[in-house]
Amino acid sequence: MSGLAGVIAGESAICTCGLGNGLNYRGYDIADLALKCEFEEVAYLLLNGELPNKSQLEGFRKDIIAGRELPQNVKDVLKAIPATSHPMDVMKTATSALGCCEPEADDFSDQEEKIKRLLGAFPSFLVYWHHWHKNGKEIELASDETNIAGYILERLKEKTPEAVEVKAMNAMLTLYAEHEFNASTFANRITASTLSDIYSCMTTGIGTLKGHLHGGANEVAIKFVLQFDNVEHALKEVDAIFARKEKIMGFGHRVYRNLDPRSPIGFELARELKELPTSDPKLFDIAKAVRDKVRDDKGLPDNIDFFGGLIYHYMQIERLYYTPLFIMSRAAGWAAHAFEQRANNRIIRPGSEYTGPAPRDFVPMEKR
Ligand SMILES: CC(=O)SCCNC(=O)CCNC(=O)[C@H](O)C(C)(C)COP(=O)(O)OP(=O)(O)OC[C@H]1O[C@@H](n2cnc3c(N)ncnc32)[C@H](O)[C@@H]1OP(=O)(O)O
Ligand SMILES: O=C([O-])CC(=O)C(=O)O
Repeated sequence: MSGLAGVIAGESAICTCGLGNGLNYRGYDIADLALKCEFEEVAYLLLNGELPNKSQLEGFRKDIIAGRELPQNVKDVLKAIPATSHPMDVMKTATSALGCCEPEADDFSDQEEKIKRLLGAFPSFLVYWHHWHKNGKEIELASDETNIAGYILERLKEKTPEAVEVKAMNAMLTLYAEHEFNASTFANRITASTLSDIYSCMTTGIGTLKGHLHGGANEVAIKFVLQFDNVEHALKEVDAIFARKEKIMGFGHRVYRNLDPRSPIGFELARELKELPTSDPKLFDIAKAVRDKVRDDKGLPDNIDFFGGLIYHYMQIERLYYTPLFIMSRAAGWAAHAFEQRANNRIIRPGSEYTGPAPRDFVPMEKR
């Protein structure tokens, strides 16, 4: 089956794309989680199977905050990585470096501690590297912001974020946190199935997420929207792209053929953010017109990455940081899957259908 489409590759109790309104984490509808919870509650749910009560959430949050500070060795690695590096490569390398400094126990007895450490450290990797290379200064990693959403925005931009931005960031972290056997989660799960360590699971996930057919679609989608100064121009280009039989990033999905249930939530968040004084509302109109045209002409729904890109643009976040933000969220899903795999493990090793040459005689060097 090409691309393993339609293949059931294993069992999981974490998430389903297809029940209820279309996307549930541990049985809870994504719309409730995205708009009524902090991301920390959702990460706890994914990792532990139940929503936290107040004291469980406070303990979880405290541990994540404690994970923000980085070892000097990791800071040195971040300083040494060139300013021109792709931020996804920065995240992958910093994750590896942290794994060298603070390896996971061989028996995985500290796996819960390690993922809380990583949820705290991922935003720090990006803000530390960003400020060192872009602003020539060493940023303080401590902050009064108590949740991950506020922390990312405040440390990156060094100003108190607007409430609407924190709301949207929280929701985006939740919308991106988990998605069953998507490519990066499945890759991370394969790594877990070899009994490798959690940092290796994470770097596997990061490398797989980077591609434009997966997490990297959001940075291409916004680049597409930004090139137009009016709706007519954008719609003409959509026709031209279809005539060339090319794809528009941020559309289509392996599982959702009619609607990505995350998209209407992202659409409403973008609508709210376009009211910020720094936002260009015309971009929202262009994105909406493109969405409608692609859906009407091709029957292709927008996926979360289409309006996701616009949301981060309205927050004035650099385009190449959108997929690193995805890591900060999906890490919770990756870890939940790695732990689930470890709890009932058999190495993942499918077969392949051989299409190569039939057995033949070896040809010695002098006869080739
Ligand atoms: C968080 C996420 O990772 S969400 C996904 C983010 N990725 C993107 O937005 C990249 C753009 N989209 C795509 O490339 C694909 O839709 C994928 C990778 C998401 C899914 O791939 P598949 O399930 O293999 O779908 P497939 O490529 O077979 O598409 C089915 C048909 O729709 C077309 N199609 C799919 N996506 C698009 C698109 N974005 N633009 C134009 N046409 C598309 C395909 O060309 C194909 O047409 P055909 O039947 O005439 O050949
Ligand atoms: O499920 C997929 O194939 C891609 C996706 O939407 C995700 O990982 O969030």
